[in-house]
Amino acid sequence: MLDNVMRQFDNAAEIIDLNPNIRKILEVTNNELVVHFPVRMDNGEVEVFKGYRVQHNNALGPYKGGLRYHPTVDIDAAKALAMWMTWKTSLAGLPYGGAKGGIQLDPFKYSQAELERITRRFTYALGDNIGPELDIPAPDVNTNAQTMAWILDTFMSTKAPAERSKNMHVVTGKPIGAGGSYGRDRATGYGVFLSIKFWAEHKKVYLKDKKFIVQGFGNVGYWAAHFLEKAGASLVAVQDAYGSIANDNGIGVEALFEYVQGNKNGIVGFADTMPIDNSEFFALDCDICIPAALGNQITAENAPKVKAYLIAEGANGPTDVEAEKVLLENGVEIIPDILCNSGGVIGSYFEWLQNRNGEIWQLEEVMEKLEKKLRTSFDKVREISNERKVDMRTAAFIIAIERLEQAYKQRGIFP
Ligand SMILES: NC(=O)C1=CN([C@@H]2O[C@H](COP(=O)(O)OP(=O)(O)OC[C@H]3O[C@@H](n4cnc5c(N)ncnc54)[C@H](OP(=O)(O)O)[C@@H]3O)[C@@H](O)[C@H]2O)C=CC1
Ligand SMILES: O=C(O)CCC(=O)C(=O)O
Repeated sequence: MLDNVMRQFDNAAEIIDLNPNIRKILEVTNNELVVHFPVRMDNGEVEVFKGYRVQHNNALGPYKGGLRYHPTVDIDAAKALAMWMTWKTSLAGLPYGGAKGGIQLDPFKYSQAELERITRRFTYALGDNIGPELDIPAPDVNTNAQTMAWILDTFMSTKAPAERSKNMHVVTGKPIGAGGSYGRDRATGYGVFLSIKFWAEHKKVYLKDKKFIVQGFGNVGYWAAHFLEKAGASLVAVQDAYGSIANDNGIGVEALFEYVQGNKNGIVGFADTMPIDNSEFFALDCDICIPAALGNQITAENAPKVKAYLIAEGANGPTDVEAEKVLLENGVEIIPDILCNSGGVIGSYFEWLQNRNGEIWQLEEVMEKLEKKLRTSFDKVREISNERKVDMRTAAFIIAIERLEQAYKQRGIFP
């Protein structure tokens, strides 16, 4: 992923002839924290975990980005994901920089009580390297509102009583009862849906009866599918970590969601669906493909087989650079991750603002504000894409990098 994000950055930096000194700053990360911390397991034994927090850039505001619990989390993954966060927050016009982190572990091997202790010890280990005006984590793969509540509680407990309530915005994506915002749960998937809707309006494509496939049926994949189905499109295949299922006549999103809650094997075995080989997933017949799981899923190997004419990147970095060349040559359009999944961090920004200002916004208000912000980004990306005759990812990177360049120049650094 690191190679991908660097190549994406280099491509845009060349096109805009980015100031070489600013380029030097942006191609490295500001801070990289690796922590080892011991946790007592349910059986009494102690296990030592490895956690990461990489802070890429904070020229536009505090570092912002999720925490991932997954075996693939390592320093390079955290660096790549932190860089994408910098471009994402800049593109969205938010007063944030970029960060990412997590713990290298398979969370499904641990009990809830163990995950709570792991999260609390990780928070202690991060100490004051995170903070509401310094670096604000949020959910990502295999972390959720509960994880954020544990972080908040642990972080607050390290502060003097009078300071505690001033720290509510140290994390976003919290449960509603613990300072969370209405709508943050669905914000990323809703943003993916809106991006597709804006694209469809622009292309004069009707979403009704369009067929879509989703890789990853977690927070992002489920909510994106939920809103697309409501708009009349039909989910025809899904893949999760357990396998892939398909039904060309449609898979009920809500029924599948209910099924997954009570099933040890994820989506596998859902009624009226055929199991299909994972390797054939992206080659399935459909109009829209939503990768909403991990990075590097669409590669030079499977890209030539993609039938969808639109890829809406719910995940971070799902399409590698070589695959993207093939897809663009084949006329497949890609709504890039830093635009397509930016609804999540926009929702987080709204939560952070509410906490800071002692406000509570209703769901409709959050969703309306999210749509307005995302439409502004989307229109700007289309405009630059047309003006410069570049694909949407390059356009999105150009906007994000130029905003940072302007900030450095206005502050008198390398004018
Ligand atoms: N949460 C957010 O607000 C945001 C998330 N993102 C990005 O969206 C993506 C998904 O995140 P999120 O929905 O939060 O994570 P979740 O943990 O909620 O869901 C992840 C989904 O991906 C599936 N998955 C994991 N490994 C594989 C695999 N090898 N093949 C197929 N599916 C797999 C999981 O399957 P299973 O359930 O079987 O484990 C699960 O369905 C990530 O790339 C994340 O960085 C981007 C912006 C914001
Ligand atoms: O909500 C946030 O702060 C960040 C979410 C995230 O990790 C992402 O957009 O990739």
